[in-house]
Formats: sequence, C-alpha cells, structure tokens
Amino acid sequence: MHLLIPAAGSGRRMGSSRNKLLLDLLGKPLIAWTLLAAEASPTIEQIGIIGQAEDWKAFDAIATSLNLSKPVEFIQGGATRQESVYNGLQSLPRYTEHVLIHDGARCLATPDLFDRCADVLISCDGLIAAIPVKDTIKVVDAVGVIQHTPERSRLWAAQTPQGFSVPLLKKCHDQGKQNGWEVTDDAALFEQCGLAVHIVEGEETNLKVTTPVDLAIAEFILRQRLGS
Ligand SMILES: Nc1ccn([C@@H]2O[C@H](COP(=O)(O)OP(=O)(O)OP(=O)(O)O)[C@@H](O)[C@H]2O)c(=O)n1
Ligand SMILES: C[C@](O)(CO)[C@H](O)COP(=O)(O)O
Repeated sequence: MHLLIPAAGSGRRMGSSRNKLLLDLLGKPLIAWTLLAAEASPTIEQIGIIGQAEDWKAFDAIATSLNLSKPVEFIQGGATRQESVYNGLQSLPRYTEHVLIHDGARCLATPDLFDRCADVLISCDGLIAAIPVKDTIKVVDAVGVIQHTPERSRLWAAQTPQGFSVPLLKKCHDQGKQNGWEVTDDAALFEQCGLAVHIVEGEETNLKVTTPVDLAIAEFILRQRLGS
C-alpha cells in the first residue's frame, strides 16, 4: 500500500516561523513520529512525503536518521492541502489501485490504525478514520446566533488516514479543480462527487497537531505511551 503524507503546510495556527512538522516533540521532529508509525505498519510499502522544496533537505535528513526500510519519495507540495494531495496523486506509479493519505501533523496515529484502514480499503473505494464527536455542536449564523443543534449521535470528527481508489480519487480531484471546490479533506471531494466514504473507527489520541496546546497534549500522550 502506498502512503502519501501531506507535509507542505506552514504552521500558521502554531504561530511557528517554519513548518511545524520540523518542531521538536520529545527529542524528535514531529514528522519523525509519523514516519516511525508508517515504518512499523506492515501494510505500508512505499511512502511519499509531500513537502515544500525548502523543507526537502530537512525531511531527507530525518528519514535517513530513522533508517527507514521502506522507499521514501519527495513530492512538491502545493499552496493548499488539496493541491498538495493532488500533486501526490500525480506522482503515484501509473497503475496504483489504492492509496492511504495521512497528514504529517497527525503524528500519534498508530501502526494498527494504518493496518485497519488498509484492510477495509480492500473492500471499498473510500474511507476515513473518524471518531464520534464528544461535544454538543452548534451551527451558528454570521452574527453569532445559534441556528440549530445537530443530533450528536450522527456526528463524527474526521481524521486521517483517509483511503481511496486512486482512479476515482483522481477524478474527484479533477472535478474539484474544474468546479473550484475548496475542501479540507479528500473525503469531501468524494462526497461531492456522490461517492460513498466509509468510516473506520479512528483513535482519540490521533490528534492533528495544529496549535501549541496540541503540541503539549501530544507530548503528554507520547510520554504515557513510552512510559517516560
Ligand atoms: N499547502 C499545504 C497545507 C497543509 N499541508 C499538510 O496538511 C496537513 C494538515 O494541515 P494543517 O494542520 O492545517 O497544517 P498547516 O497548513 O501547516 O497549518 P496551518 O493551517 O495552521 O497553517 C499537515 O500535515 C500539513 O503539512 C500540505 O501538505 N500542504
Ligand atoms: C484532513 C483533516 O486532518 C481531517 O481532520 C483535516 O481536514 C485537515 O484540514 P485542517 O484545515 O488542517 O483542519
């Protein structure tokens, strides 16, 4: 199974002056933890890191220092996550059937989650890891007044990995480009094209490191995991 790792962001919400995936998390750059999980997942065979050219040298040094046994390729990132994944899809070998896409910023995903997603992808065209929402969610209008409260039992928080049939996802990305759709994940393109996306139970600890608080929580989770 091919794994594409979008890693070309800027870390604006982290308030970081450089790509947040290069920030230190318990003695390693954040993206190193993502790569170690991919390395430990028996179903992942090839890894594509989608990054900005200015970060390639640093990513290459990290991948080398981890002694990864799996081939790693670097792919030029785009201005948005959507563009970065588009570029990643173009880089896949011609007849690749399925792909898993996993945010570099979700550095606590376990190898087991990759494997469970890869297993389910054998029998469907689209899936995402997701967890049931714990909060009560409000839909609010432009002036801050609540419009309605969706039924929580039907709400799931999207995570990655997200997995797809490559030919279908490429078509959805093309359609998204043509129609100017702007989305924050690949499942949204699949949905807008009327294709089914299945849920795979994700992990509460599989947070996306977005803000400084997330970084502190990630460190806490990792310490617990490593017993340090
Ligand atoms: N042009 C972009 C933007 C984001 N990403 C990647 O998509 C994932 C999720 O994005 P996010 O957490 O929003 O990362 P940033 O864009 O770095 O953060 P921010 O939005 O706060 O700037 C990250 O692994 C990020 O590197 C990407 O590959 N290409
Ligand atoms: C793909 C994603 O991680 C699912 O939660 C998310 O949509 C990425 O986009 P964001 O804008 O960085 O939240």
